Amino acid sequence: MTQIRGLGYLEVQTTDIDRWRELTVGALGFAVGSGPDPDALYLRMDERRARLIVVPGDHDHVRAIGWEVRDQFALAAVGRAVEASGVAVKELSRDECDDRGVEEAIAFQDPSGTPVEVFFAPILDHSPLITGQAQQFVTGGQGMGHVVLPTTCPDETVAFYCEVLGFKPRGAMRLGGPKSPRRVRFMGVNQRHHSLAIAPAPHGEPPGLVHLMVEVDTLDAVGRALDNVNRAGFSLSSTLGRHTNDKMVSFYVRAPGGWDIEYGCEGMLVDEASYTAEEITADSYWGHDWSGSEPLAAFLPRT
Ligand SMILES: Cc1ccc(O)c(O)c1CC[C@@H]1C(=O)CC[C@]2(C)C(=O)CC[C@@H]12
Ligand SMILES: [Fe+2]
Repeated sequence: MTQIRGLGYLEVQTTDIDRWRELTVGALGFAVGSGPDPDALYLRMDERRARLIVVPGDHDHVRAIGWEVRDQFALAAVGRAVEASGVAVKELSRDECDDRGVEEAIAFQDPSGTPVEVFFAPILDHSPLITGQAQQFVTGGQGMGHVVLPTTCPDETVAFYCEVLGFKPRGAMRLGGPKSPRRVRFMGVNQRHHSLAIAPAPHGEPPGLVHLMVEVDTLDAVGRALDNVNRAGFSLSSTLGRHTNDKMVSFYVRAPGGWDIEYGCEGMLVDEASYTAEEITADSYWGHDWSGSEPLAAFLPRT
């Protein structure tokens, strides 16, 4: 039933595209890609034309979270399943597909109101990929990385991703102590431990995102990126640490707009044949000190 193969792309809107460029290209070593909008920032991580698309606008929010399927037949099947669940589905226009660098895509909202897209056939860019730390991003069969989404209706949202879109639960962590019923729930669609997590939050929008995680191939690249973000004056939301569920060593940096980019390495590969869902009782074996974090926009009182 799992038609979705991985996180394909993320498109965000920002009021401060120059600072986004300093963070992503200058500090984290994304490569500059290409696309039709001369004002947008297209960021490459691999042979795709763009994985992260940053568009200038009058407020900061997530415009699209793009999930990839194998082909046009899988896309049609996902569209039918979403419609059968009672959610309206729209086909993206030629221009919208061109902006994202894909052959075809559909768009709909998840129960939390997050703008979701499903696509097939990313357009490739075969020119050499020159990244800032000479690092390689870990993508391929594991997709672009993972996103954590804030929600005021976690049960409904988790059910939608698992029962309609075919995500697999990959464990949980309680928020607010061992007796609390509130949980962050992790879900996967490939060997990456989680491609998606759903976090209960006071409200969902804007900006509509808790964090985006991208993975690189060496600890040295993570360390150099950490030096760069500190040198460039970005706010560290969490120090370096190793997670207990996906074993990733990562830090979190605050992007302009009120969400974080998690930048890590050494994520584990899940063997779906033997995996069973776990409940972790600490987010990390060591590190990940969140005490210096600026509050997440999704967790602030609505003004
Ligand atoms: C616990 C965990 C495991 C693997 C991850 O990739 C990962 O991001 C997390 C942390 C999830 C979560 C978060 O992103 C926002 C701030 C949260 C809610 C905390 O305060 C602890 C767990 C954190
Ligand atoms: Fe994460």
